[in-house]
Amino acid sequence: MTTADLARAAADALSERTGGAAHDVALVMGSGWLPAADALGTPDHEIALADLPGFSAPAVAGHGGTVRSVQVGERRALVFLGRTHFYEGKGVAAVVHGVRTAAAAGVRTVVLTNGCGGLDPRWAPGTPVLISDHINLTATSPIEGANFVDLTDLYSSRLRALCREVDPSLDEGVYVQFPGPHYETPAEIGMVRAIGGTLVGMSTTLEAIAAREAGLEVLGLSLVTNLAAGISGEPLNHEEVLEAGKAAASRMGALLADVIPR
Ligand SMILES: Nc1nc2[nH]c(I)nc2c(=O)[nH]1
Repeated sequence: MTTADLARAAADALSERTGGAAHDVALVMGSGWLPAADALGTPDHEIALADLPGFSAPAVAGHGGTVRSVQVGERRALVFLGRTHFYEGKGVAAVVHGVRTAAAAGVRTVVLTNGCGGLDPRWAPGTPVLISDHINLTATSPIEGANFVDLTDLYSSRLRALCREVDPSLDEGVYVQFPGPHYETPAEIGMVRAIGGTLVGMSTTLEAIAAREAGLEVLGLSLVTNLAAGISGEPLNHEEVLEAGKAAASRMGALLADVIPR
């Protein structure tokens, strides 16, 4: 079964479970973003991803692992709680299966959120940053074959302007995806700075490329949950990182609830 066939099968299964509802937008809620999903409203349907073709159970039990169908203003949203990370070793196709399923289900826009490290000391833990562009350091691509997809304006300037209408204080950053699961060394963060990156994470870029290949408009939103390695001089602690994300994510839920219906 090709990746497209699997996405079609998953979209058909979703349609069956949501009464054939037409969805306009998909959101992928990353680490620490689960509380933001609740701000989007009560779902009409919530389906375990493991029940859908091509998806697996969440890497960490209890951390997401479902997809919601929820009405947000005039739009109907597919909200993926959690994602498959590249570092799980399930392959790139598994990492981007959610985005491809959403595209097969007919959505035109995808919002990719993540928790990440920040290189700008002004961005305290809990600061949301719009992704203006990315640097993919995974040395791979979800695209197979001689399909030379253009990635200019990959992170829609139109959607970023819309977000800034809602919250003019939003900064922008260049997101760098490392394979992970280890964090960066201070020397690697020095390299990121030298190549123009300001956010570091372990997700998002491969999903964004697959979204563009599928013709979707992409909005990327990072939640800085820690200062990148070597900036604060403190070691990175994943639990603190998730705590900071949770505290800020409900504010981000309000932003998403304002932007999605537009
Ligand atoms: N690569 C990378 N990923 C992250 N995810 C989170 I939350 N914080 C970080 C970080 O500092 N570096």
